[in-house]
Amino acid sequence: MTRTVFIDGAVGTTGLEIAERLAGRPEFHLITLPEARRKDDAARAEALNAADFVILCLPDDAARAAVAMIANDTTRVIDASTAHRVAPGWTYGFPEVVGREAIAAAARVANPGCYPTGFIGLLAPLVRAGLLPADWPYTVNAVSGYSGGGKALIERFEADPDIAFRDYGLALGHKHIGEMQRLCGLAHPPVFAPAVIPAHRGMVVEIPLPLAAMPGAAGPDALRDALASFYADSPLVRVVADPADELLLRRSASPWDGLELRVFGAADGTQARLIAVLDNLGKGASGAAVQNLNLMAGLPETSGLHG
Ligand SMILES: NC(=O)C1=CN([C@@H]2O[C@H](COP(=O)(O)OP(=O)(O)OC[C@H]3O[C@@H](n4cnc5c(N)ncnc54)[C@H](OP(=O)(O)O)[C@@H]3O)[C@@H](O)[C@H]2O)C=CC1
Ligand SMILES: CC(=O)N[C@@H](CCC(=O)OP(=O)(O)O)C(=O)O
Repeated sequence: MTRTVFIDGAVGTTGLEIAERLAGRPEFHLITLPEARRKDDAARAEALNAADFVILCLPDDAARAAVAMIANDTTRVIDASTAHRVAPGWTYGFPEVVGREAIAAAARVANPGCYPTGFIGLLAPLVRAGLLPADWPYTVNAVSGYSGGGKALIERFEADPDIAFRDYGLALGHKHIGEMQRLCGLAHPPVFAPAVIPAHRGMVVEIPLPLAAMPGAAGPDALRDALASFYADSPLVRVVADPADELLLRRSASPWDGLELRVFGAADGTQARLIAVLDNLGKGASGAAVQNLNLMAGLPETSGLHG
């Protein structure tokens, strides 16, 4: 059975990577628009209503407008933007955390943000298990490759190779905080410190934990063991017991759809650093969208993905 798929925003950064993961797969037929009509609302409305599956790779406002153009109850949607991550009626597209069955049955799936994939992947299972408190004021530090900001940030970094580091989100209230708080069930929004590095892709998301000061917190080994058992059946999420004292991102890294989680602990167990490594365009965006599409279409979740 061939399912039709329309990627709205197909020539953008995430859209291109989704098409690349679907290329050569007979289970899917891509509906495409010619360059001259890709922003033409009549052409988009026709494609949006003709497809079995629509994947929105658009800015938030355009994503909301695209959903409003769907006038049938058969087209199923995966939205890569931030527009619907905490919206009623939408299923959050993190299969390992919300359940594969929920994604498989959903008509509207909000693909997670890249940073939240690391944060939620680390914290949600531990808070849910009662090993870390829900009412702690968490902080999260992260770096992203510049493709995380789409075409505009890619252009900026490639035009100015002198940028060594870009700290941002300095006004606080980054758009990812809502989904981080909601999916982890936290009493307080986390303090989020994102930054961009001069590499095309790749991401590190870190949650520092002063365990000794946190009521009811388990020790580093128990946290690592709990994550390992939570993700034991996941083909994409891997918990790494890493004795190294450094962690490198390489500019030459190939596209990759996995998520690696590490727990580093002080020898006396009083502090820990939870660290997630992923590809912002892989499990952080396009890989996750294809994983969700596979599940919604009743196919093996890793088909077409980069191991
Ligand atoms: N890049 C990443 O790592 C991640 C991105 N996301 C989210 O995914 C979405 C897409 O991001 P990304 O691909 O990086 O962004 P890009 O800017 O690279 O691509 C967006 C595409 O959408 C097109 N577009 C804009 N408005 C319209 C419209 N009204 N109709 C049709 N097409 C339109 C743009 O056209 P034009 O080419 O003419 O500008 C562009 O091709 C965003 O919401 C982003 O926040 C989520 C997770 C990670
Ligand atoms: C480096 C960079 O700019 N990253 C983007 C987030 C990318 C992402 O996860 O996309 P959503 O915006 O759809 O959630 C940002 O911080 O706005």
